[in-house]
Amino acid sequence: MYRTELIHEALKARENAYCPYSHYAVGAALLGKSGSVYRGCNVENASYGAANCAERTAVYSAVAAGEKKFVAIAIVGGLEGAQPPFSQFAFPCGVCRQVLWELGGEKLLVIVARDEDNYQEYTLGELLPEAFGPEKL
Ligand SMILES: O=c1ccn([C@H]2C[C@H](O)[C@@H](CO)O2)c(=O)[nH]1
Ligand SMILES: [Zn+2]
Repeated sequence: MYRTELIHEALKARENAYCPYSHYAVGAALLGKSGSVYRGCNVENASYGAANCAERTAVYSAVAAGEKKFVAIAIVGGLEGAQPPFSQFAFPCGVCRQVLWELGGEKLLVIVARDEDNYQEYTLGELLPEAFGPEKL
């Protein structure tokens, strides 16, 4: 079941989160059409607004590697030091939903997980209705 494997990758990615300001660690694993998986974690900054979310880190890593079509993303989040199962499902923020839309579109599968066995799934179309995307330009 690729969902479980993708959540596992997101949990590994979360271990690298750099979050000394919020102490909230997020991990993401993005499955590309090629079959490759790209990990991302949140990367904060002393200039707080320069922080990057885990989901966007994964997207930018994928694009940098040449991947231009996304199939699914798994996301996990919890306080730094906490272990799964986390207390909440980590839904992507609005900016990340928009960025995922660009190369994922409405069919992108978004898996939010508390651990490998406890997850919910949505399409990006459900999480970002009436999105503004490349086809509008
Ligand atoms: O979907 C989300 C929401 C928040 N964060 C990060 C940004 C920041 O580093 C910390 C607290 O907002 O969590 C993510 O990585 N993904
Ligand atoms: Zn975000």
